[in-house]
Amino acid sequence: MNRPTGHPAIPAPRVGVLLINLGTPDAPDARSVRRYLAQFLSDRRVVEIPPLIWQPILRGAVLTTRPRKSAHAYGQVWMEGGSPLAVHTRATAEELQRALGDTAMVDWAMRYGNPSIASRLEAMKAQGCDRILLAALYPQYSAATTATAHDAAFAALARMRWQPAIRTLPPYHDDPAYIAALAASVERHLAALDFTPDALLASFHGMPERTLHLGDPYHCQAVKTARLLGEALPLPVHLSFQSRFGRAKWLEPETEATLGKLVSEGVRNIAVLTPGFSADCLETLEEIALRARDAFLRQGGEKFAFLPCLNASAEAISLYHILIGRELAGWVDETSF
Ligand SMILES: C=CC1=C(C)c2cc3[nH]c(cc4nc(cc5[nH]c(cc1n2)c(C)c5CCC(=O)O)C(CCC(=O)O)=C4C)c(C)c3C=C
Ligand SMILES: [Fe+2]
Ligand SMILES: [Fe+2]
Repeated sequence: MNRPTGHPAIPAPRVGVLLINLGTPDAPDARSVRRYLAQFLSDRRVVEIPPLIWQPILRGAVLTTRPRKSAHAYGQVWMEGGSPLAVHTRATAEELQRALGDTAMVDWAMRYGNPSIASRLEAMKAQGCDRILLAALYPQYSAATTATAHDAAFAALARMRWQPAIRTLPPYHDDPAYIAALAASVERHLAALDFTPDALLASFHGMPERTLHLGDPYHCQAVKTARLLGEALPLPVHLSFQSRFGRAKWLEPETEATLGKLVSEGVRNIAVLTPGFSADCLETLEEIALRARDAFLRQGGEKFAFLPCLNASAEAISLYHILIGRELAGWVDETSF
């Protein structure tokens, strides 16, 4: 770039990328899970019931029973480095940092629990970042995930006198690079297992059906991801929604019911992937890889393969490199991408 002569060189901006995921307990015990669930389920973007009605239910029925049950489930999937969601999100940040080199500083944070979005934004600012891309790693946008992550970041910025400039990563549910990454990951895992299933099931986290009617694009974006994945692969791709919570009607078809229906239609060998999750977590490793597998086999299925999330794979890192590079245009020297 040519600068007018006689002017001092403009100091290079320090660009930061903050990868954000949902959050997870600090330990697989009831106390830690209770603390995490209390924060998560008090978010009015997540449970859209007036607090005067919801808080007594949460403090009563939910937080007295669920933490013990969920802690047991977390115990079944906990890793040496901690909760799978945190382990994979941290590894993704480290790999992406390696890929980006000096172009940008990469950090990671959780919407609920630790490390908090506020603490990492403060740390990035202290390290000189004056431009930060918030990259909430949800391919499909929802108010309960993407929007609330942004809310938390903006609440932290509201306490800063000198704010960094901010950008947010748009949803990437139909981005050709995301579909290609999913398809390549599916093919790689099936080849490693030497398995050709009769069908694939793409299981997405559910949401109350009401959110669809209120205009949340999550459902439509999930449907589009599954359709595009089906077009990219030589196998039929079915769609379902998992992790039902509470009494309201949730999006359908439900995952375990769908597995039963597929068996009744003659599907004996299935591979299940969870493309709405960027990182493996309780909902993929316990609910799908353990419980949905049992349900499929119990209902007459013969072979069930769980396909891991993109996590910190090579497919994931080249995907994020593309998506993030696009958002950093004008902030960094574009030839570095
Ligand atoms: C990927 C997108 C997600 C959407 C959409 C989502 C909506 C949503 N979730 C709940 C309630 C719970 N979710 C829980 C765990 C959980 N949820 C997501 C992602 C989405 N949630 C992830 C990545 C995780 C895993 C966290 C981990 O630690 O591994 C849980 C807690 C676990 C449990 O006790 O079962 C609850 C509760 C609602 C109500 C909701 C939509 C409004
Ligand atoms: Fe959830
Ligand atoms: Fe669950």
